[in-house]
Amino acid sequence: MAELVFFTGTMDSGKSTLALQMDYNHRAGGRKGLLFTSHDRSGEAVITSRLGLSTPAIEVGPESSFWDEVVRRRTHAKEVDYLICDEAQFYRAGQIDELARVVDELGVDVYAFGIGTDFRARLFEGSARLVELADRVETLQVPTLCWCGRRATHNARTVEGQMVLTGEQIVVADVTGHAREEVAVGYETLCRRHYMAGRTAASARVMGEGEQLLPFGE
Ligand SMILES: Nc1ncnc2c1ncn2[C@@H]1O[C@H](COP(=O)(O)OP(=O)(O)O)[C@@H](O)[C@H]1O
Ligand SMILES: Cc1cn([C@H]2C[C@H](O)[C@@H](COP(=O)(O)O)O2)c(=O)[nH]c1=O
Repeated sequence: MAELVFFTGTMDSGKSTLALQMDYNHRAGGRKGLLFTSHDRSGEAVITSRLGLSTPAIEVGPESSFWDEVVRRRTHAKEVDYLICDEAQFYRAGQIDELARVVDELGVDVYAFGIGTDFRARLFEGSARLVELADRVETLQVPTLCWCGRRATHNARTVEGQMVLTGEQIVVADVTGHAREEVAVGYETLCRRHYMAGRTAASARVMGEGEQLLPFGE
């Protein structure tokens, strides 16, 4: 039975790596798949992992149709057994509906990968629809850490190291290395309490040691 699975986690939690591993394993098993992405950090029409892997993919725009793409290929006698859909948070709700239809009516497995919430801690349109429709939602297993050592759960946007809450929802940029580089616009993964307090690694550095580290169990 084909399924729609949403793999989610913070930025830098290994989603694109897992996407490319899934593709590799399914291909090695003799299955035929299509890879999709949208606004990858490295440019258009490619899935890149920070571990150094990179594979061409079909760029998804607001008008892209997964249904048409799969039907067109099948009409030309091309097999399509599964879809790998990276950066799925950027897809439109209607495109996620199409992915569900591809699973249910064409028997194609769909593996979608993306962050859940934006820098304001609001669900992205694509992620919200995936949570509503997926057969399974799986959280990436290797946690990213907040500067305090807790599991990071939120994606903060930073400007010169300081957290910001205004701006466009989509701004393609990277996590700031070891949370020590204060590049102009970047992202930093934080635990909820430091996200809610707006406290990034850079802002914590200017505070006293005792104030920075909250005791465990607090
Ligand atoms: N130099 C490295 N050595 C070991 N692991 C690394 C290295 N660089 C990145 N990683 C791993 O890759 C993960 C990021 O993978 P990636 O697929 O790019 O994340 P995502 O797509 O979720 O943003 C990091 O959480 C880390 O586990
Ligand atoms: C939180 C947040 C992120 N983005 C962008 C930044 C990156 O280009 C991608 C996430 O990529 P990753 O592979 O998961 O690291 O999303 C954004 O545009 N808006 C946001 O609020």
